[in-house]
Amino acid sequence: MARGLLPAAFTVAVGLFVAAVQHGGSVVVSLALVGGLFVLIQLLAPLHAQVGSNLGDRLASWLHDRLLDATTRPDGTAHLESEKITTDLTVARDFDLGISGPPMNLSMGMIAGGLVEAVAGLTQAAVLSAYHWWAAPLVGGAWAATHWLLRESSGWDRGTDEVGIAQRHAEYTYRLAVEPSAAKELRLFGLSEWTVARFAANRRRLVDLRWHATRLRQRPMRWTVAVLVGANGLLFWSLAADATAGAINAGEVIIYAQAALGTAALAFGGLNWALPLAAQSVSAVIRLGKETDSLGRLPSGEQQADGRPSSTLRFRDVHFSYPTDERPILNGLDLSVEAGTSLAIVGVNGAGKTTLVKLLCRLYDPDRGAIEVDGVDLRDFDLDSWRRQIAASFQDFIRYELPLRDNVAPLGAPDEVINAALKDARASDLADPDQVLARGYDGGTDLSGGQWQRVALARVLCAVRLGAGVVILDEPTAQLDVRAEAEIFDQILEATRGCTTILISHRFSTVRHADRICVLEKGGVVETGTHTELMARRGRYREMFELQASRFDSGQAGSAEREEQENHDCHV
Ligand SMILES: Nc1ncnc2c1ncn2[C@@H]1O[C@H](COP(=O)(O)OP(=O)(O)OP(=O)(O)O)[C@@H](O)[C@H]1O
Repeated sequence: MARGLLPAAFTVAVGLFVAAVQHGGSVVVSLALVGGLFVLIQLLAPLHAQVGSNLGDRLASWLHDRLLDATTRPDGTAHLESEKITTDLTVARDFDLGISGPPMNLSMGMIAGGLVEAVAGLTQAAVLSAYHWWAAPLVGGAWAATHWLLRESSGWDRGTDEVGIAQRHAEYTYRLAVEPSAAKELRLFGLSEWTVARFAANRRRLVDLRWHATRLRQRPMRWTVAVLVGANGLLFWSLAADATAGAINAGEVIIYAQAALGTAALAFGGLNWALPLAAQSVSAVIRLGKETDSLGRLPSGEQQADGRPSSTLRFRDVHFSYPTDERPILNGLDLSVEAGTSLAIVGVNGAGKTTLVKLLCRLYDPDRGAIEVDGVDLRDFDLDSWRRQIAASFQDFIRYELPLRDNVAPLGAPDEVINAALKDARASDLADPDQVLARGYDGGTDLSGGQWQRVALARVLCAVRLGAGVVILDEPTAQLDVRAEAEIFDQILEATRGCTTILISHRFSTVRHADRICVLEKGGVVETGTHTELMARRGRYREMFELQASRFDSGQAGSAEREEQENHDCHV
Protein backbone atom coordinates (compact mmCIF):
# COMPACT_ATOMS: atom_id res chain seq x y z
CA MET A 1 0.00 0.00 0.00
CA ALA A 2 2.75 2.42 1.05
CA ARG A 3 4.62 1.63 -2.17
CA GLY A 4 1.48 2.44 -4.14
CA LEU A 5 1.05 5.84 -2.48
CA LEU A 6 4.68 6.93 -2.80
CA PRO A 7 4.73 7.72 -6.55
CA ALA A 8 1.84 10.19 -6.15
CA ALA A 9 3.59 11.77 -3.16
CA PHE A 10 6.76 12.00 -5.25
CA THR A 11 4.80 13.68 -8.07
CA VAL A 12 3.44 16.32 -5.69
CA ALA A 13 6.89 16.80 -4.11
CA VAL A 14 8.49 17.46 -7.50
CA GLY A 15 5.73 19.97 -8.29
CA LEU A 16 6.30 21.71 -4.93
CA PHE A 17 10.03 21.85 -5.61
CA VAL A 18 9.48 23.47 -9.02
CA ALA A 19 7.01 25.94 -7.49
CA ALA A 20 9.53 26.76 -4.73
CA VAL A 21 12.27 27.43 -7.29
CA GLN A 22 9.92 29.59 -9.34
CA HIS A 23 8.35 31.54 -6.53
CA GLY A 24 11.25 31.61 -4.03
CA GLY A 25 9.83 29.18 -1.48
CA SER A 26 11.79 26.76 0.70
CA VAL A 27 13.86 24.91 -1.91
CA VAL A 28 15.79 22.91 0.72
CA VAL A 29 12.68 21.46 2.36
CA SER A 30 11.00 20.53 -0.94
CA LEU A 31 14.25 19.09 -2.32
CA ALA A 32 14.73 17.03 0.88
CA LEU A 33 11.15 15.77 0.44
CA VAL A 34 11.85 14.76 -3.19
CA GLY A 35 15.10 13.05 -2.16
CA GLY A 36 13.54 11.29 0.84
CA LEU A 37 10.64 9.95 -1.17
CA PHE A 38 12.98 8.83 -3.94
CA VAL A 39 15.17 6.88 -1.49
CA LEU A 40 12.08 5.35 0.15
CA ILE A 41 10.76 4.18 -3.24
CA GLN A 42 14.13 2.60 -4.03
CA LEU A 43 14.38 0.92 -0.61
CA LEU A 44 10.89 -0.52 -0.60
CA ALA A 45 11.18 -2.07 -4.09
CA PRO A 46 13.58 -4.97 -3.23
CA LEU A 47 11.85 -5.53 0.11
CA HIS A 48 8.55 -5.82 -1.67
CA ALA A 49 10.01 -8.24 -4.26
CA GLN A 50 11.37 -10.40 -1.45
CA VAL A 51 8.04 -10.52 0.35
CA GLY A 52 6.26 -11.39 -2.93
CA SER A 53 8.72 -14.17 -3.67
CA ASN A 54 8.41 -15.61 -0.14
CA LEU A 55 4.65 -15.53 -0.43
CA GLY A 56 4.94 -17.38 -3.77
CA ASP A 57 7.18 -20.03 -2.21
CA ARG A 58 4.70 -20.60 0.60
CA LEU A 59 1.79 -20.85 -1.82
CA ALA A 60 3.79 -23.27 -4.02
CA SER A 61 4.56 -25.42 -1.02
CA TRP A 62 0.86 -25.46 -0.02
CA LEU A 63 -0.07 -26.40 -3.59
CA HIS A 64 2.50 -29.20 -3.55
CA ASP A 65 1.00 -30.58 -0.35
CA ARG A 66 -2.46 -30.49 -1.91
CA LEU A 67 -1.20 -32.12 -5.10
CA LEU A 68 0.57 -34.97 -3.33
CA ASP A 69 -2.46 -35.40 -1.12
CA ALA A 70 -4.71 -35.55 -4.20
CA THR A 71 -2.59 -38.31 -5.75
CA THR A 72 -1.93 -40.41 -2.65
CA ARG A 73 -5.12 -39.98 -0.60
CA PRO A 74 -7.45 -42.16 -2.73
CA ASP A 75 -7.29 -45.78 -1.56
CA GLY A 76 -7.51 -47.11 -5.12
CA THR A 77 -5.19 -46.44 -8.05
CA ALA A 78 -7.66 -45.91 -10.92
CA HIS A 79 -7.10 -42.13 -10.84
CA LEU A 80 -3.43 -42.61 -11.71
CA GLU A 81 -4.37 -44.51 -14.85
CA SER A 82 -6.75 -41.90 -16.22
CA GLU A 83 -5.28 -40.09 -19.21
CA LYS A 84 -6.97 -36.83 -18.32
CA ILE A 85 -5.78 -36.85 -14.74
CA THR A 86 -2.19 -37.76 -15.55
CA THR A 87 -2.07 -34.91 -18.07
CA ASP A 88 -3.72 -32.54 -15.59
CA LEU A 89 -1.20 -33.57 -12.97
CA THR A 90 1.66 -32.43 -15.18
CA VAL A 91 -0.01 -29.12 -15.94
CA ALA A 92 -1.01 -28.53 -12.34
CA ARG A 93 2.62 -28.85 -11.28
CA ASP A 94 3.60 -26.02 -13.55
CA PHE A 95 3.33 -23.59 -10.65
CA ASP A 96 6.66 -25.15 -9.71
CA LEU A 97 8.18 -26.11 -13.06
CA GLY A 98 7.40 -22.78 -14.71
CA ILE A 99 7.35 -24.31 -18.20
CA SER A 100 4.24 -22.67 -19.61
CA GLY A 101 4.27 -19.58 -17.40
CA PRO A 102 6.19 -18.06 -14.53
CA PRO A 103 6.65 -20.22 -11.43
CA MET A 104 4.61 -19.23 -8.39
CA ASN A 105 7.35 -17.24 -6.62
CA LEU A 106 7.67 -14.98 -9.70
CA SER A 107 3.91 -14.83 -10.24
CA MET A 108 3.33 -13.71 -6.68
CA GLY A 109 6.01 -11.03 -7.11
CA MET A 110 4.22 -9.82 -10.24
CA ILE A 111 0.82 -9.91 -8.56
CA ALA A 112 2.17 -7.96 -5.60
CA GLY A 113 3.80 -5.53 -8.05
CA GLY A 114 0.52 -5.30 -9.96
CA LEU A 115 -1.37 -4.41 -6.79
CA VAL A 116 1.17 -1.69 -6.02
CA GLU A 117 0.75 -0.37 -9.56
CA ALA A 118 -3.02 -0.37 -9.20
CA VAL A 119 -2.80 1.68 -5.98
CA ALA A 120 -0.17 3.94 -7.54
CA GLY A 121 -2.33 4.45 -10.65
CA LEU A 122 -5.41 5.29 -8.55
CA THR A 123 -3.57 7.78 -6.33
CA GLN A 124 -2.03 9.45 -9.39
CA ALA A 125 -5.52 9.67 -10.86
CA ALA A 126 -6.70 11.21 -7.59
CA VAL A 127 -3.96 13.86 -7.92
CA LEU A 128 -5.12 14.45 -11.48
CA SER A 129 -8.68 15.04 -10.33
CA ALA A 130 -7.42 18.22 -8.59
CA TYR A 131 -6.89 19.61 -12.10
CA HIS A 132 -10.41 19.03 -13.52
CA TRP A 133 -13.22 16.64 -12.55
CA TRP A 134 -13.07 14.97 -15.98
CA ALA A 135 -9.28 14.46 -16.07
CA ALA A 136 -9.10 11.41 -13.77
CA PRO A 137 -11.98 9.43 -15.37
CA LEU A 138 -10.73 10.33 -18.86
CA VAL A 139 -7.10 9.25 -18.45
CA GLY A 140 -7.66 6.63 -15.74
CA GLY A 141 -10.57 5.15 -17.72
CA ALA A 142 -8.47 4.97 -20.89
CA TRP A 143 -5.65 3.09 -19.15
CA ALA A 144 -8.08 0.83 -17.29
CA ALA A 145 -9.86 0.05 -20.60
CA THR A 146 -6.70 -1.65 -21.85
CA HIS A 147 -7.45 -4.59 -19.55
CA TRP A 148 -10.73 -5.16 -21.35
CA LEU A 149 -9.41 -4.41 -24.86
CA LEU A 150 -6.51 -6.87 -24.46
CA ARG A 151 -8.47 -9.41 -22.43
CA GLU A 152 -8.09 -12.24 -24.97
CA SER A 153 -4.34 -12.23 -24.78
CA SER A 154 -3.80 -11.09 -21.23
CA GLY A 155 -3.08 -14.62 -20.14
CA TRP A 156 -2.99 -17.92 -21.97
CA ASP A 157 -4.65 -21.01 -20.84
CA ARG A 158 -2.28 -23.48 -19.26
CA GLY A 159 -5.11 -25.94 -18.96
CA THR A 160 -5.86 -26.58 -22.67
CA ASP A 161 -5.38 -30.11 -24.02
CA GLU A 162 -2.63 -28.96 -26.37
CA VAL A 163 -0.62 -27.35 -23.58
CA GLY A 164 -1.16 -30.35 -21.30
CA ILE A 165 -0.10 -32.93 -23.88
CA ALA A 166 2.96 -30.99 -25.06
CA GLN A 167 4.02 -30.42 -21.47
CA ARG A 168 3.50 -34.05 -20.49
CA HIS A 169 5.57 -35.31 -23.43
CA ALA A 170 8.29 -32.75 -22.69
CA GLU A 171 8.44 -33.85 -19.07
CA TYR A 172 8.49 -37.54 -20.00
CA THR A 173 11.39 -37.10 -22.40
CA TYR A 174 13.21 -35.00 -19.81
CA ARG A 175 12.92 -37.87 -17.32
CA LEU A 176 14.13 -40.32 -19.96
CA ALA A 177 17.19 -38.17 -20.47
CA VAL A 178 18.10 -37.76 -16.80
CA GLU A 179 17.11 -41.02 -15.13
CA PRO A 180 19.81 -43.69 -14.95
CA SER A 181 17.27 -46.48 -15.58
CA ALA A 182 16.75 -45.28 -19.17
CA ALA A 183 20.38 -44.39 -19.84
CA LYS A 184 21.50 -47.78 -21.18
CA GLU A 185 18.72 -48.27 -23.72
CA LEU A 186 18.79 -44.69 -24.92
CA ARG A 187 22.42 -45.13 -25.84
CA LEU A 188 22.25 -48.65 -27.18
CA PHE A 189 19.21 -48.04 -29.35
CA GLY A 190 20.62 -44.70 -30.48
CA LEU A 191 17.71 -42.81 -28.93
CA SER A 192 19.69 -39.93 -27.42
CA GLU A 193 19.08 -37.55 -30.31
CA TRP A 194 15.48 -38.69 -30.59
CA THR A 195 14.98 -37.83 -26.92
CA VAL A 196 16.49 -34.39 -27.29
CA ALA A 197 14.52 -33.71 -30.49
CA ARG A 198 11.26 -34.86 -28.91
CA PHE A 199 11.86 -32.70 -25.87
CA ALA A 200 12.76 -29.69 -28.03
CA ALA A 201 9.71 -30.21 -30.29
CA ASN A 202 7.33 -30.24 -27.34
CA ARG A 203 8.94 -27.22 -25.72
CA ARG A 204 8.79 -25.44 -29.09
CA ARG A 205 5.10 -26.29 -29.29
CA LEU A 206 4.57 -24.57 -25.94
CA VAL A 207 6.49 -21.51 -27.12
CA ASP A 208 4.38 -21.48 -30.32
CA LEU A 209 1.18 -21.62 -28.31
CA ARG A 210 2.35 -18.74 -26.17
CA TRP A 211 3.39 -16.80 -29.27
CA HIS A 212 -0.08 -17.35 -30.68
CA ALA A 213 -1.55 -15.79 -27.52
CA THR A 214 0.81 -12.84 -27.93
CA ARG A 215 -0.29 -12.35 -31.53
CA LEU A 216 -3.87 -12.11 -30.36
CA ARG A 217 -2.79 -8.70 -29.10
CA GLN A 218 -2.18 -7.29 -32.56
CA ARG A 219 -5.71 -6.23 -33.55
CA PRO A 220 -6.96 -4.95 -30.18
CA MET A 221 -3.61 -3.21 -29.77
CA ARG A 222 -4.60 -0.71 -32.51
CA TRP A 223 -7.79 0.16 -30.63
CA THR A 224 -5.83 0.41 -27.41
CA VAL A 225 -3.33 2.84 -28.90
CA ALA A 226 -6.15 4.95 -30.39
CA VAL A 227 -7.98 5.21 -27.04
CA LEU A 228 -4.80 6.08 -25.12
CA VAL A 229 -3.57 8.66 -27.64
CA GLY A 230 -7.04 10.27 -27.71
CA ALA A 231 -7.45 10.51 -23.92
CA ASN A 232 -3.88 11.61 -23.14
CA GLY A 233 -3.80 13.96 -26.15
CA LEU A 234 -6.92 15.70 -24.87
CA LEU A 235 -5.50 16.09 -21.36
CA PHE A 236 -2.08 17.36 -22.46
CA TRP A 237 -3.70 19.76 -24.94
CA SER A 238 -5.84 21.12 -22.11
CA LEU A 239 -2.80 21.43 -19.80
CA ALA A 240 -0.86 23.29 -22.50
CA ALA A 241 -3.80 25.61 -23.17
CA ASP A 242 -4.27 26.39 -19.43
CA ALA A 243 -0.53 26.92 -18.93
CA THR A 244 -0.39 29.30 -21.91
CA ALA A 245 -3.40 31.18 -20.61
CA GLY A 246 -1.75 31.39 -17.15
CA ALA A 247 -4.57 29.47 -15.48
CA ILE A 248 -2.01 27.07 -13.92
CA ASN A 249 1.64 27.62 -12.98
CA ALA A 250 4.69 25.56 -13.97
CA GLY A 251 4.65 23.53 -10.73
CA GLU A 252 1.05 22.53 -11.37
CA VAL A 253 1.78 21.64 -14.99
CA ILE A 254 4.57 19.34 -13.79
CA ILE A 255 2.39 17.75 -11.10
CA TYR A 256 -0.53 17.07 -13.46
CA ALA A 257 1.66 15.93 -16.34
CA GLN A 258 3.48 13.50 -14.03
CA ALA A 259 0.19 12.34 -12.51
CA ALA A 260 -1.18 11.68 -16.01
CA LEU A 261 1.90 9.61 -16.83
CA GLY A 262 1.72 7.84 -13.45
CA THR A 263 -1.92 6.91 -14.06
CA ALA A 264 -0.55 4.55 -16.73
CA ALA A 265 0.24 2.17 -13.85
CA LEU A 266 -3.44 1.21 -14.06
CA ALA A 267 -2.70 -0.68 -17.28
CA PHE A 268 -0.39 -3.33 -18.66
CA GLY A 269 0.56 -4.38 -15.14
CA GLY A 270 1.63 -7.87 -14.19
CA LEU A 271 -1.70 -8.21 -12.42
CA ASN A 272 -3.90 -9.17 -15.35
CA TRP A 273 -1.27 -11.54 -16.71
CA ALA A 274 0.17 -13.13 -13.59
CA LEU A 275 -3.09 -13.33 -11.67
CA PRO A 276 -4.95 -15.60 -14.16
CA LEU A 277 -1.88 -17.83 -14.57
CA ALA A 278 -1.44 -18.20 -10.82
CA ALA A 279 -5.18 -18.66 -10.32
CA GLN A 280 -5.21 -21.39 -12.99
CA SER A 281 -2.63 -23.39 -11.04
CA VAL A 282 -4.51 -23.00 -7.79
CA SER A 283 -7.86 -23.96 -9.30
CA ALA A 284 -6.26 -26.89 -11.22
CA VAL A 285 -4.83 -28.29 -7.99
CA ILE A 286 -8.10 -27.88 -6.11
CA ARG A 287 -10.06 -29.41 -9.02
CA LEU A 288 -7.64 -32.34 -9.24
CA GLY A 289 -8.20 -33.16 -5.58
CA LYS A 290 -11.92 -33.64 -6.30
CA GLU A 291 -11.33 -35.61 -9.51
CA THR A 292 -8.79 -38.02 -8.04
CA ASP A 293 -11.06 -38.54 -5.06
CA SER A 294 -14.01 -39.54 -7.18
CA LEU A 295 -11.96 -41.87 -9.46
CA GLY A 296 -9.67 -43.48 -6.90
CA ARG A 297 -12.00 -43.70 -3.93
CA LEU A 298 -12.85 -47.13 -2.57
CA PRO A 299 -15.50 -47.64 0.08
CA SER A 300 -14.22 -48.95 3.37
CA GLY A 301 -16.17 -51.17 5.76
CA GLU A 302 -16.09 -51.24 9.53
CA GLN A 303 -14.88 -54.73 10.41
CA GLN A 304 -11.32 -55.19 11.60
CA ALA A 305 -9.33 -57.76 9.66
CA ASP A 306 -6.74 -58.65 12.30
CA GLY A 307 -5.82 -62.33 12.13
CA ARG A 308 -7.89 -62.92 8.96
CA PRO A 309 -8.33 -65.21 7.16
CA SER A 310 -8.70 -67.86 9.79
CA SER A 311 -10.55 -70.38 7.64
CA THR A 312 -10.80 -69.49 3.91
CA LEU A 313 -10.11 -66.88 1.30
CA ARG A 314 -12.57 -67.18 -1.55
CA PHE A 315 -12.99 -65.53 -4.95
CA ARG A 316 -16.67 -66.04 -5.76
CA ASP A 317 -17.84 -65.50 -9.34
CA VAL A 318 -15.49 -62.55 -9.74
CA HIS A 319 -15.91 -60.41 -12.87
CA PHE A 320 -13.56 -57.54 -13.51
CA SER A 321 -12.54 -55.06 -16.24
CA TYR A 322 -10.12 -52.20 -15.74
CA PRO A 323 -11.80 -48.78 -15.61
CA THR A 324 -9.92 -47.65 -18.72
CA ASP A 325 -10.67 -50.75 -20.79
CA GLU A 326 -13.95 -52.59 -21.17
CA ARG A 327 -12.27 -55.93 -21.96
CA PRO A 328 -13.20 -58.48 -19.28
CA ILE A 329 -10.04 -59.66 -17.53
CA LEU A 330 -11.69 -61.90 -14.95
CA ASN A 331 -14.85 -63.61 -16.06
CA GLY A 332 -16.73 -65.40 -13.31
CA LEU A 333 -13.61 -66.61 -11.51
CA ASP A 334 -14.12 -69.04 -8.62
CA LEU A 335 -11.24 -70.01 -6.39
CA SER A 336 -10.66 -70.69 -2.74
CA VAL A 337 -7.56 -70.92 -0.59
CA GLU A 338 -7.50 -72.50 2.82
CA ALA A 339 -6.11 -70.16 5.45
CA GLY A 340 -2.51 -70.88 6.34
CA THR A 341 -1.76 -72.67 3.05
CA SER A 342 -0.12 -71.59 -0.15
CA LEU A 343 -1.66 -71.34 -3.58
CA ALA A 344 0.36 -70.87 -6.76
CA ILE A 345 -1.29 -69.28 -9.77
CA VAL A 346 0.06 -70.06 -13.22
CA GLY A 347 -1.08 -68.98 -16.64
CA VAL A 348 0.16 -67.37 -19.83
CA ASN A 349 1.12 -63.69 -20.01
CA GLY A 350 -1.92 -61.47 -19.65
CA ALA A 351 -4.08 -64.25 -18.16
CA GLY A 352 -5.01 -61.97 -15.24
CA LYS A 353 -2.81 -63.35 -12.44
CA THR A 354 -1.56 -59.98 -11.22
CA THR A 355 -5.04 -58.52 -11.65
CA LEU A 356 -6.35 -61.18 -9.29
CA VAL A 357 -3.94 -60.19 -6.54
CA LYS A 358 -4.57 -56.49 -7.14
CA LEU A 359 -8.22 -57.21 -6.34
CA LEU A 360 -7.15 -59.12 -3.25
CA CYS A 361 -5.15 -56.05 -2.16
CA ARG A 362 -8.28 -53.99 -2.86
CA LEU A 363 -6.55 -51.71 -5.31
CA TYR A 364 -9.75 -52.23 -7.32
CA ASP A 365 -13.07 -53.88 -6.51
CA PRO A 366 -14.72 -56.61 -8.62
CA ASP A 367 -17.45 -55.44 -11.00
CA ARG A 368 -19.51 -58.46 -10.01
CA GLY A 369 -19.07 -61.26 -7.52
CA ALA A 370 -16.99 -60.92 -4.38
CA ILE A 371 -13.82 -61.80 -2.58
CA GLU A 372 -14.71 -63.31 0.77
CA VAL A 373 -12.48 -63.63 3.80
CA ASP A 374 -13.87 -66.18 6.23
CA GLY A 375 -17.23 -65.66 4.50
CA VAL A 376 -17.15 -61.85 4.87
CA ASP A 377 -17.06 -59.64 1.77
CA LEU A 378 -13.67 -57.94 1.58
CA ARG A 379 -15.47 -54.60 1.13
CA ASP A 380 -16.93 -54.96 4.63
CA PHE A 381 -13.49 -54.82 6.21
CA ASP A 382 -11.82 -51.61 7.18
CA LEU A 383 -9.48 -51.05 4.23
CA ASP A 384 -6.40 -50.08 6.24
CA SER A 385 -6.88 -52.95 8.61
CA TRP A 386 -7.10 -55.42 5.68
CA ARG A 387 -4.04 -53.97 3.99
CA ARG A 388 -2.09 -54.32 7.21
CA GLN A 389 -2.70 -58.06 6.88
CA ILE A 390 -0.99 -58.14 3.48
CA ALA A 391 2.70 -58.42 2.68
CA ALA A 392 3.15 -58.20 -1.07
CA SER A 393 5.97 -58.16 -3.55
CA PHE A 394 4.91 -57.24 -7.09
CA GLN A 395 6.80 -57.84 -10.32
CA ASP A 396 7.54 -54.14 -10.54
CA PHE A 397 8.54 -53.72 -6.90
CA ILE A 398 9.92 -50.36 -5.88
CA ARG A 399 13.63 -49.76 -5.61
CA TYR A 400 13.60 -46.99 -3.03
CA GLU A 401 16.50 -44.57 -3.20
CA LEU A 402 16.91 -45.07 0.55
CA PRO A 403 19.25 -46.96 2.89
CA LEU A 404 18.95 -50.74 2.90
CA ARG A 405 17.14 -50.71 6.27
CA ASP A 406 14.46 -48.34 4.91
CA ASN A 407 14.08 -50.48 1.81
CA VAL A 408 13.23 -53.38 4.10
CA ALA A 409 11.02 -51.42 6.50
CA PRO A 410 10.02 -48.06 4.95
CA LEU A 411 7.97 -47.21 8.05
CA GLY A 412 10.64 -48.48 10.43
CA ALA A 413 11.02 -51.69 12.44
CA PRO A 414 13.28 -52.92 15.25
CA ASP A 415 16.81 -53.76 14.09
CA GLU A 416 16.45 -57.41 15.00
CA VAL A 417 13.34 -57.73 12.78
CA ILE A 418 15.09 -56.07 9.85
CA ASN A 419 18.20 -58.18 10.29
CA ALA A 420 16.20 -61.40 10.51
CA ALA A 421 14.24 -60.51 7.36
CA LEU A 422 17.47 -59.71 5.52
CA LYS A 423 18.94 -63.01 6.68
CA ASP A 424 15.89 -65.01 5.53
CA ALA A 425 16.06 -63.34 2.10
CA ARG A 426 19.85 -63.95 1.92
CA ALA A 427 20.30 -60.18 1.64
CA SER A 428 22.33 -59.43 4.78
CA ASP A 429 25.63 -58.90 3.03
CA LEU A 430 24.36 -56.86 0.08
CA ALA A 431 25.11 -53.51 1.71
CA ASP A 432 25.50 -51.81 5.04
CA PRO A 433 22.01 -51.26 6.53
CA ASP A 434 22.59 -47.51 6.43
CA GLN A 435 23.96 -47.42 2.90
CA VAL A 436 21.69 -45.78 0.31
CA LEU A 437 20.79 -48.21 -2.47
CA ALA A 438 21.35 -45.78 -5.31
CA ARG A 439 24.30 -44.18 -6.97
CA GLY A 440 24.33 -40.41 -6.86
CA TYR A 441 24.21 -40.32 -3.04
CA ASP A 442 27.19 -40.02 -0.73
CA GLY A 443 28.47 -43.59 -0.25
CA GLY A 444 25.49 -44.92 -2.24
CA THR A 445 25.62 -48.21 -4.04
CA ASP A 446 23.49 -50.03 -6.58
CA LEU A 447 22.47 -53.66 -6.70
CA SER A 448 21.96 -56.18 -9.44
CA GLY A 449 18.42 -57.20 -10.44
CA GLY A 450 18.56 -60.40 -8.41
CA GLN A 451 20.02 -58.59 -5.41
CA TRP A 452 17.19 -56.06 -5.56
CA GLN A 453 14.74 -58.93 -5.65
CA ARG A 454 16.21 -60.25 -2.39
CA VAL A 455 15.68 -56.82 -0.84
CA ALA A 456 12.05 -56.83 -2.02
CA LEU A 457 11.60 -60.29 -0.49
CA ALA A 458 13.18 -59.08 2.75
CA ARG A 459 10.55 -56.31 2.77
CA VAL A 460 7.79 -58.93 2.59
CA LEU A 461 9.38 -61.10 5.26
CA CYS A 462 9.80 -58.09 7.52
CA ALA A 463 6.07 -57.28 7.13
CA VAL A 464 5.28 -60.91 8.00
CA ARG A 465 7.39 -60.64 11.14
CA LEU A 466 5.48 -57.46 11.99
CA GLY A 467 2.15 -59.30 11.79
CA ALA A 468 0.98 -59.63 8.17
CA GLY A 469 -0.68 -62.99 7.57
CA VAL A 470 -1.47 -62.86 3.84
CA VAL A 471 1.59 -63.07 1.62
CA ILE A 472 1.49 -62.19 -2.07
CA LEU A 473 4.53 -63.05 -4.13
CA ASP A 474 4.24 -62.01 -7.78
CA GLU A 475 7.22 -63.47 -9.63
CA PRO A 476 9.37 -63.47 -6.49
CA THR A 477 12.21 -65.43 -8.06
CA ALA A 478 12.17 -64.14 -11.65
CA GLN A 479 15.54 -62.43 -11.28
CA LEU A 480 17.24 -64.95 -9.00
CA ASP A 481 19.78 -67.40 -10.30
CA VAL A 482 18.68 -71.01 -10.06
CA ARG A 483 20.71 -71.84 -6.99
CA ALA A 484 19.58 -68.72 -5.14
CA GLU A 485 15.99 -69.47 -6.13
CA ALA A 486 16.16 -72.90 -4.47
CA GLU A 487 17.91 -71.59 -1.35
CA ILE A 488 15.84 -68.48 -0.86
CA PHE A 489 12.52 -70.03 -1.69
CA ASP A 490 12.91 -72.77 0.90
CA GLN A 491 13.77 -70.09 3.39
CA ILE A 492 10.76 -68.01 2.42
CA LEU A 493 8.44 -70.97 2.81
CA GLU A 494 9.87 -71.51 6.25
CA ALA A 495 9.55 -67.85 7.22
CA THR A 496 5.95 -67.61 5.98
CA ARG A 497 4.78 -70.89 7.46
CA GLY A 498 1.24 -70.39 8.77
CA CYS A 499 0.58 -67.47 6.39
CA THR A 500 -1.94 -67.63 3.57
CA THR A 501 0.32 -67.30 0.57
CA ILE A 502 -0.55 -66.53 -3.04
CA LEU A 503 2.35 -67.14 -5.35
CA ILE A 504 2.47 -66.15 -9.01
CA SER A 505 5.31 -67.50 -11.05
CA HIS A 506 6.27 -68.72 -14.47
CA ARG A 507 9.01 -70.84 -12.92
CA PHE A 508 7.61 -74.26 -12.27
CA SER A 509 10.54 -75.05 -9.97
CA THR A 510 9.11 -72.33 -7.69
CA VAL A 511 5.44 -73.11 -8.30
CA ARG A 512 5.66 -76.76 -7.33
CA HIS A 513 6.51 -75.83 -3.72
CA ALA A 514 2.97 -74.50 -3.21
CA ASP A 515 0.35 -76.58 -1.41
CA ARG A 516 -2.05 -76.11 -4.30
CA ILE A 517 -1.72 -74.76 -7.79
CA CYS A 518 -4.34 -73.28 -10.11
CA VAL A 519 -4.16 -72.56 -13.81
CA LEU A 520 -5.77 -69.33 -14.93
CA GLU A 521 -7.06 -68.98 -18.47
CA LYS A 522 -9.59 -66.73 -20.20
CA GLY A 523 -10.44 -65.01 -16.96
CA GLY A 524 -11.23 -68.16 -15.01
CA VAL A 525 -9.64 -71.13 -13.27
CA VAL A 526 -9.30 -74.12 -15.61
CA GLU A 527 -7.38 -76.51 -13.34
CA THR A 528 -6.58 -76.74 -9.69
CA GLY A 529 -4.80 -79.30 -7.51
CA THR A 530 -1.42 -80.21 -6.09
CA HIS A 531 1.57 -80.49 -8.37
CA THR A 532 1.28 -84.28 -8.34
CA GLU A 533 -2.46 -84.20 -9.04
CA LEU A 534 -2.08 -81.76 -11.90
CA MET A 535 0.78 -83.74 -13.44
CA ALA A 536 -1.37 -86.87 -13.27
CA ARG A 537 -4.30 -85.06 -14.89
CA ARG A 538 -2.22 -84.43 -18.05
CA GLY A 539 -3.97 -81.14 -18.71
CA ARG A 540 -2.80 -77.52 -19.19
CA TYR A 541 -0.51 -77.54 -16.17
CA ARG A 542 1.39 -80.59 -17.28
CA GLU A 543 1.61 -79.23 -20.81
CA MET A 544 3.20 -75.99 -19.56
CA PHE A 545 5.44 -77.82 -17.09
CA GLU A 546 6.77 -80.16 -19.77
CA LEU A 547 7.28 -77.35 -22.22
CA GLN A 548 9.48 -75.58 -19.71
CA ALA A 549 11.29 -78.76 -18.68
CA SER A 550 12.01 -79.57 -22.33
CA ARG A 551 14.07 -76.39 -22.56
CA PHE A 552 16.35 -77.81 -19.90
CA ASP A 553 16.42 -81.24 -21.52
CA SER A 554 17.30 -79.76 -24.91
CA GLY A 555 20.35 -78.19 -23.30
CA GLN A 556 19.30 -74.53 -23.57
CA ALA A 557 20.06 -74.01 -19.91
CA GLY A 558 23.41 -74.25 -18.19
CA SER A 559 24.50 -77.41 -16.44
CA ALA A 560 23.78 -75.99 -12.97
CA GLU A 561 20.21 -75.17 -13.99
CA ARG A 562 19.75 -78.65 -15.45
CA GLU A 563 21.07 -80.21 -12.29
CA GLU A 564 18.75 -78.02 -10.25
CA GLN A 565 15.77 -78.96 -12.37
CA GLU A 566 16.61 -82.63 -12.04
CA ASN A 567 16.84 -82.24 -8.29
CA HIS A 568 13.40 -80.71 -8.29
CA ASP A 569 12.02 -83.44 -10.52
CA CYS A 570 13.17 -86.02 -7.96
CA HIS A 571 10.66 -84.54 -5.54
CA VAL A 572 7.65 -84.99 -7.87
N1 LIG B 1 -4.02 -50.92 -15.26
C1 LIG B 1 -4.51 -51.59 -16.30
N2 LIG B 1 -5.41 -51.01 -17.11
C2 LIG B 1 -5.92 -51.69 -18.17
N3 LIG B 1 -5.57 -52.95 -18.49
C3 LIG B 1 -4.67 -53.55 -17.72
C4 LIG B 1 -4.08 -52.92 -16.59
N4 LIG B 1 -3.21 -53.78 -16.01
C5 LIG B 1 -3.26 -54.92 -16.74
N5 LIG B 1 -4.14 -54.78 -17.76
C6 LIG B 1 -4.50 -55.80 -18.72
O1 LIG B 1 -5.06 -56.89 -18.01
C7 LIG B 1 -4.65 -58.11 -18.59
C8 LIG B 1 -4.13 -59.01 -17.48
O2 LIG B 1 -2.96 -58.41 -16.95
P1 LIG B 1 -2.19 -59.07 -15.73
O3 LIG B 1 -1.08 -58.18 -15.38
O4 LIG B 1 -3.17 -59.41 -14.68
O5 LIG B 1 -1.67 -60.41 -16.40
P2 LIG B 1 -0.68 -61.51 -15.83
O6 LIG B 1 -1.40 -62.79 -15.94
O7 LIG B 1 -0.18 -61.13 -14.49
O8 LIG B 1 0.46 -61.44 -16.92
P3 LIG B 1 2.05 -61.71 -16.81
O9 LIG B 1 2.24 -63.16 -16.71
O10 LIG B 1 2.55 -61.17 -18.09
O11 LIG B 1 2.55 -60.96 -15.62
C9 LIG B 1 -3.62 -57.80 -19.65
O12 LIG B 1 -4.23 -57.95 -20.91
C10 LIG B 1 -3.27 -56.34 -19.43
O13 LIG B 1 -3.11 -55.67 -20.64
